[in-house]
Amino acid sequence: MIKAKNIYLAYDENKFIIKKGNFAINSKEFIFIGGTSGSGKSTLLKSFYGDIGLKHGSLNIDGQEMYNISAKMLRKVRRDIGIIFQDYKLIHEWTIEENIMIPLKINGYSNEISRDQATKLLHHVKLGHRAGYYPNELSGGEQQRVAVARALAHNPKLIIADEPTGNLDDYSAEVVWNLLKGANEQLGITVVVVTHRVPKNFGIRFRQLSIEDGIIYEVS
Ligand SMILES: Nc1ncnc2c1ncn2[C@@H]1O[C@H](COP(=O)(O)OP(=O)(O)OP(=O)(O)O)[C@@H](O)[C@H]1O
Repeated sequence: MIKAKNIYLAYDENKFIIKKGNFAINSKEFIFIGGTSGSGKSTLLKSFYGDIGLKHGSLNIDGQEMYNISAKMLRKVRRDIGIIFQDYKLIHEWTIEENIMIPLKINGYSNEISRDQATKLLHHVKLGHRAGYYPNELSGGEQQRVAVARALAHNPKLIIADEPTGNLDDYSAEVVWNLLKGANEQLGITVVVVTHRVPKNFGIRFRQLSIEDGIIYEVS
């Protein structure tokens, strides 16, 4: 699903954030990426959805080379990716149902189909009774459940999550972990999560990478 060969990532020419990156993530794997603050974890995730370009090397996402990718091909790659952020990144002017409809509308689904799918997903994340609420009327844990539902809406092959439980209490974090485990186990979605704290007794098979000072290591 993801194959990196000697990748280098940088925001400016003089400082490589990721150096000599070599690793492979297979389809249907659950991957945690750890490492110290500022080591380049979020930067690496950004390269998976083309938010930062490669300076050197080859990064293959589900068969598509990301080096010098065109805008058109990048849109295609992103159609198969769901992204979850620590700070939810919901649109506050829209209801949570409308937020979940966004990736579906982007992918060309009708209003009716998008709303049906959003309704199903809201029930899946146990917020079916709140469809008309706005994000700021929900707790942080609830907002992150909406963000998970939004990430799942367009049936992605890959979910990328950057510290998805970083702002959550233990209970809400467990709910989010369970949703991500379900996406992986039941739907066969490849899940890549940056977290500084791998949950104990996770209960499903996973693999760990770590980044230290821009170098990517296989931990397990
Ligand atoms: N948009 C940007 N422009 C320039 N430098 C950036 C940008 N984003 C991040 N950096 C720098 O890149 C380095 C790696 O940042 P990154 O956010 O990838 O680290 P991280 O491992 O995810 O950190 P944390 O665990 O604190 O979130 C840091 O030195 C950071 O200051």
